[in-house]
Amino acid sequence: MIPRWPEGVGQVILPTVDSTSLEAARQAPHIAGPTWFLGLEQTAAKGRRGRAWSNPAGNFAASLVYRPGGAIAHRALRSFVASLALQDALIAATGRTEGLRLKWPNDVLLNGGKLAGILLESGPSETLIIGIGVNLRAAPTQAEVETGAVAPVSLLSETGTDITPEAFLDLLAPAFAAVEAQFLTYGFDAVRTRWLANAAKLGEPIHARTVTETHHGTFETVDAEGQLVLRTAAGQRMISAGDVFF
Ligand SMILES: O=C(O)CCCC[C@@H]1SC[C@@H]2NC(=O)N[C@@H]21
Repeated sequence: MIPRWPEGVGQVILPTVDSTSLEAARQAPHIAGPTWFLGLEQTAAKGRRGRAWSNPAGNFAASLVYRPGGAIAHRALRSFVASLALQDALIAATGRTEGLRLKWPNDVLLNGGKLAGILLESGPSETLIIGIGVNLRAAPTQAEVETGAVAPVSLLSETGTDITPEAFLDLLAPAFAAVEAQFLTYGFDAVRTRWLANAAKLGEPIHARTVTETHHGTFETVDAEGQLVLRTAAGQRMISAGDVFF
């Protein structure tokens, strides 16, 4: 049996906030246990790699802050935990599995477009902050995203499902707790296997961009450390941090 993780996860709903992840970091020293901060409006939402995150009204924006304990290297693996939890919550919201794919390291795609992004950060007092944005109602325009990036889509436009951020959190919070419990009980291998079964472009050619270089090759797998394994003309290359382009 999968243990519950843990009893009494907190929820704070903020009508407006600069960024739920910034608020989570401010509150981190005071939290008693895992706490979700849901922002109905964000005025300075952050994306990965220093980018801004566009947050149209009605979209989901929340950050989970908690103390995961364990090895530092295991913290980054929570992006896979969060991706699977998002997938489960989206299936629960729509009643359908079709079209959902997971893009390394931590995006959720729907019908080939970017539906959700995850921002993992270390917070104060040994906390981990997992910021999650889902285009529930509206997708940002292509002009608002990085050149070459996957086009954004919304859940409403792709599926007709209209769900409020509050209702989506009621699906996501228990979904995260369940996948986190699996991770803690069975380790990364179980999470990794399920993630790979739902991965976008596995076995296909991709471009992986790190801070300094872009590598082209075939997306072979994700290894036990969560690194992208790319088969390039120069041999196998492991990428621990970066962005993937198709
Ligand atoms: O670049 C990405 O794909 C990650 C985007 C993460 C956005 C979310 S919205 C809730 C949380 N608060 C933020 O300021 N960012 C994250």
